[in-house]
Parts: sequence; C-alpha cells; structure tokens
Amino acid sequence: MQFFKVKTVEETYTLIEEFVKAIKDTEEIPLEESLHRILAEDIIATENVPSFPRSTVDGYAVMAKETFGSSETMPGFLNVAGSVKMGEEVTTHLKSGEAVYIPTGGMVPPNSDSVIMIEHCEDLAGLLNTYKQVAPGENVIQIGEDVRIGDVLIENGTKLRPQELGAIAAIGKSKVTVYKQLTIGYLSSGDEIVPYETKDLQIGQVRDINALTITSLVNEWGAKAIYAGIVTDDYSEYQRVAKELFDKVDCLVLSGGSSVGAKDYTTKVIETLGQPGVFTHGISIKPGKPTILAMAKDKPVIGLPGHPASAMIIFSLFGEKIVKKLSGETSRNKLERVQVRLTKNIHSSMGRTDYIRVKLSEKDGEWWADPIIGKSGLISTLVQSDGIVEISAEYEGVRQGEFVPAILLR
Ligand SMILES: Nc1nc2c(c(=O)[nH]1)N[C@H]1C(S)=C(S)[C@@H](COP(=O)(O)OP(=O)(O)OC[C@H]3O[C@@H](n4cnc5c(N)ncnc54)[C@H](O)[C@@H]3O)O[C@H]1N2
Ligand code: MOO
Repeated sequence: MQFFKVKTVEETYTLIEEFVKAIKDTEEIPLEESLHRILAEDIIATENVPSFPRSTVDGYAVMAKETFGSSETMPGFLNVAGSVKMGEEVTTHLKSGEAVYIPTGGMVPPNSDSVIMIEHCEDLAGLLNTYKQVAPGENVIQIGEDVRIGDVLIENGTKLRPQELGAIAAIGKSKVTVYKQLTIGYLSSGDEIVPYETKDLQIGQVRDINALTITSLVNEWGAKAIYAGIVTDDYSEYQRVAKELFDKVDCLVLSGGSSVGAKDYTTKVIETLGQPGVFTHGISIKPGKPTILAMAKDKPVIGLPGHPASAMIIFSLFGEKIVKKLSGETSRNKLERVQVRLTKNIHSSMGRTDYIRVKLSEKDGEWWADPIIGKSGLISTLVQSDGIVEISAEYEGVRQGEFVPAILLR
C-alpha cells in the first residue's frame, strides 16, 4: 500500500518544488488595493526621488567649508540672506558668506551643500553665529538619493508590503500589475462533522474546526478561500462535491479521511481528479503522518489529516509552500525559523521529523520554548502555542537548554 511508503520532510519539499508551477495570469489593479498581492512586473523608477535636494532638519543652508573651524568658543559668522519656503522652488544661488533659513523638507538652494541645525547656531539680528562645523552633504537628501531614475525599484514576484506600496507611491505610479489572486477550495469530510454553528451536538458529532483554521490561514496568506461545506463518508457524494469545487479553484484542500480506515476515501477521490495524481501519501513526520499531496491537471490537491492540530500544522508547513509557489511569489526567503532553547528534555524518534507545539517566553534576553503536551486532536494545544519547534529526523531527542529551530505561529 502506498501509505506506508512515507517520504521525508525534505523529499516532500523537493517534490512540491518540482510539481507546483506558478499561475501566470495577471491583472492591473489600483495601488491602494495591492497590499500582500504578488507583483507581476518590474517597477522601474521613472523619476528621481527626491527630485530636488531636501533638508532633513530645521536650520540654515550653508556652504559647509564656510563653517569649518566653528565651535562654541570660536563661532563663525554668516549673513542671513533670507528663507526657503516649503513646497517652493529656490532659484537664487547662495553666495559666499551667506546662510539661508530652511525648514525640514525645504529645497536646499543652489550652491549650498549642507544645513546647520538650528540648535548649533544663533541668528543675532541677521548675523548667524555658527557654533559647530558641518560636513558637505550633512543634513541633506540629495536628488535621487532615495530612488534613482532607471533603477529596478521592486522586482517581479515580490509580495507587496506597506513599504513597497510607499515606494511605488513615491514615483507617482497609481496602478500595478499583479498575479491573479489565488482561490483555494476547502472541503471538510466525515460523517461525524457538523457545521460549527450547530447548537446542540448529538453524541458522536464534532463541530467543524478545520474549516475555520484552514480558510483563515488561506486568507492570511493573501489568497481567497472558498468553503464548500462538509461531505459525509459517502464515496460518490464526496467525489461529486470535490470535483465540482476542484473545477472552480486553483488548489483544492480536503480535510479528514486521509488515513487508511475503511471509510477514508480522500486518496481515492483525489485520484479521480486528474493526472499525475498522488505524489505523496504518508510523511515521516509527527503530527500528520497520513498527509496526502497530489497534482491533478496542474492543480495541487492537499489531503489534510482530520485531527485539528495536525491539519493546521501540516497546512502551515506544506500548504504555505504550495500557495507561495502557485502565487508567483519569488521574494527571497525571509526568516522562517528562529533559534530557541528548550525548557525540558524532549524525546523523538530517529527517522521522523517531530514538530512540537511550544509556548515561548523571554528570560535574560533569550527565548525559551516550553513544550505543550497534548494529542494532535486537541485544538486548545495550538491556542496555548506561540510556535512549533522542529526536531529533525536524525535526532533521538533534544536535551533541556539545547537550541532548536522554531516556526512562529502568528
Ligand atoms: N492505522 C492507523 N490509523 C491511523 C494512523 C496510522 O498511521 N495508522 N494515523 C493517525 C493519524 S496520525 C492521524 S492524524 C489520523 C488522520 O486521520 P484522517 O485524516 O483519516 O482523519 P479522520 O479520521 O477523518 O479524523 C480524525 C479525527 O479528527 C476529527 N476531525 C476530522 N475533521 C475535522 C474537522 N473538520 N473539524 C474538527 N475535527 C475533525 C475527526 O472527528 C476524528 O476524531 O489518522 C490516524 N489513524
Ligand atoms: O500525527 Mo496524527 O497527525 O494526528 O496524530
């Protein structure tokens, strides 16, 4: 049976990299609606930012060399020849021996190369006493120092953060081309699963937790979740609903029925959706060993283990990678794991990667991870957790105080 041919975590990531291809459909949208979308063009600067030399302080525009030697005890002297107005161009050149009052953000006059801060000088009836020398360029943002014409400001494949939106706004671009927002279909399965709004549960019934955790993760990652409800463990009904949803979405996620029980139909259903089909059923991982990953007609299909903590951990580990690849995002890898120290010895099995739920706390400038013990069916264990620590397959356990990589659950 394929189930027992488990793959390692690394093999699984390699297969995802190999199978999942980015969707290349694009659309042009207003800049203000583009937060967390994936850029589908290089943004080339068409303007210098700033377009004029700008003071970073309130003070006096000067020629730096004319302040050289100034000190508290031996001030220099310059004539105050006027003032710069905010938002207005300055065409008058600064002459030798002169200083001009300038507010923060004002245009530095031609011939001036620096600004002396108001705290370091004193205007005595038009004679400026300079108590400190300034260096050429001091307190001035030069033309194009922020963004230079022709520079690739932001690369195709970047996930747009607030700072990218700000930079695009700075060059006056109001529309951006982004990759199409992904739609991720989600379906719960199981005779015992009932809508979470159900008031009075019959014995044996379970409210649908995974619908909320999984679709919320999808939304957090910037994709659109389509929830298609709950199907019972009736193969033909499950197959019909899954196929209908599969046809509407870019990626399908099925929860439950991933194991090898008599009514675990998820693999069989996935195999009907198209070629090449299941590429992983079973990962040497805890929790989430029965995880199913497949490709059907270029669309990824994920079969999550039903236990709520397993479903969420597995979807965070592999679902996010799949969604990222599909979305066209190629941003350099950000910090994915942080090193933390364990508060207790943890046992694990060789040949299996363990993800342990942990609560983090800071002590003397270091982060410590306290394991949350509990079965993978318990959602409350994730409520108590700030992250999961990874004990890789080559370890039999980790001792108290040792450093381990942690993935934060935000
Ligand atoms: N013989 C073996 N049995 C099992 C193995 C194994 O290796 N050999 N692995 C176990 C592991 S590990 C997991 S994880 C589960 C995965 O099982 P399924 O994916 O088939 O999940 P179900 O049986 O449908 O459900 C498991 C459990 O979770 C509850 N559940 C399911 N869906 C939801 C939902 N949407 N919201 C809340 N709770 C849900 C369900 O009621 C069950 O209690 O297999 C083990 N078996
Ligand atoms: O590993 Mo299974 O994921 O619930 O216990």
